[in-house]
Amino acid sequence: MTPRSRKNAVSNFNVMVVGFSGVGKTSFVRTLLETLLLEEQVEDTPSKKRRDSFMSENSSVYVHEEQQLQGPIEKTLTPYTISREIEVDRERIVLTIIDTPGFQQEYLVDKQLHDITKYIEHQFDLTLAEESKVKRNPKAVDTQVHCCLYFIDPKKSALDEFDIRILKRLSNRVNVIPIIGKADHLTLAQRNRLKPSIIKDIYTNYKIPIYGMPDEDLDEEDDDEEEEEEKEKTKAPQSLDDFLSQFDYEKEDNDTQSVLDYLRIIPFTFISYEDEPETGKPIQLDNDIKLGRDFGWGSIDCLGEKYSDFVKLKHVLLSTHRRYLKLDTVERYYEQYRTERLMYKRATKIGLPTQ
Ligand SMILES: Nc1nc2c(ncn2[C@@H]2O[C@H](COP(=O)(O)OP(=O)(O)OP(=O)(O)O)[C@@H](O)[C@H]2O)c(=O)[nH]1
Repeated sequence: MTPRSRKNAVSNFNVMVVGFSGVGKTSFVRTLLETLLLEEQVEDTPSKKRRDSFMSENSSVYVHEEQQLQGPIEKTLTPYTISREIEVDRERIVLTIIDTPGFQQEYLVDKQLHDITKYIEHQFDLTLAEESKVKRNPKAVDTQVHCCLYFIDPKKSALDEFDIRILKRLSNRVNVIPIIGKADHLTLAQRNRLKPSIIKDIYTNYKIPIYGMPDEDLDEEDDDEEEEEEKEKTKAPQSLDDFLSQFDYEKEDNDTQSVLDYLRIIPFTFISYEDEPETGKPIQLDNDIKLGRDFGWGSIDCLGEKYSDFVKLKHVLLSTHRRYLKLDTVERYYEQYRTERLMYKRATKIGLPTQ
């Protein structure tokens, strides 16, 4: 690659939002796009809006223009993607967000989940097809879903059986990061109870391999089984806090520190801004607070770190963890899918029963 082409290289970063209906997914997409727009205005850089129609190959997914996300918020009935070209850490990225219809009736959860995983797998199939071409397209776009934000309803006091089922299924195909939507519904005490309860279910009770969760098997590959069992009994941390307490943060390298920072925050809380009904523009509290929410008895800055983890989440997604999320997608999820496909093909060829 010449220095010139590297300079002009644009990489893709694709984030999906999933969760029950009404937990604030579309509002999150709007908030994220609005903060990117505000940043552009501060930096006084020319608009880098760019629509990217790569997802349209999947006919059931629409490609939205940004204007389509303005106006009164409506229920998402069909999945759509929206893309914007941004610059992060001097790198140009096409950020694509895939918004999905919320889960509704419980009996439909499995059907909707099936559609979402099929969509993710379809992107792997596109990569597989590209890789098996004799002459690969150097301009092929990376459509894989690098991260899935799973929105949890703040009214629940813990994950329910559906959340657990969804998280397990999704974590088998994509990097999942849990988010508590509409966090203004929680008092500080409720938030401080809900976060550890969700982590306890994910880490201790159900061992769901969401993004960043420690993989205890990796270090013990060479040990024989008995030794491994013995070690696990004595060593496996009982909680994520126990796991984190094994590290001396100051002595760790930057990569480890950023994983530890991430593990200490999850699940991220999020509060979306509201539009002024009269103007249709975001509620602005003063010159510094551009994305607010007004309750009548008071108002809050939706980006304020006192109320919400949005700023940290945005930094994790677009800056500190983007590279790891992309690497994990290829090395962990795509490779696993590819192996499964090859095994399936081989099994069908020699007539073995497939599942
Ligand atoms: N109080 C509060 N309300 C919110 C927040 N985010 C969204 N809402 C409101 O909740 C309702 C649903 O928000 P959406 O963003 O459409 O939720 P969704 O998860 O995309 O819903 P579906 O499209 O049905 O999947 C809207 O009336 C929003 O204004 C929030 O952070 N706090």
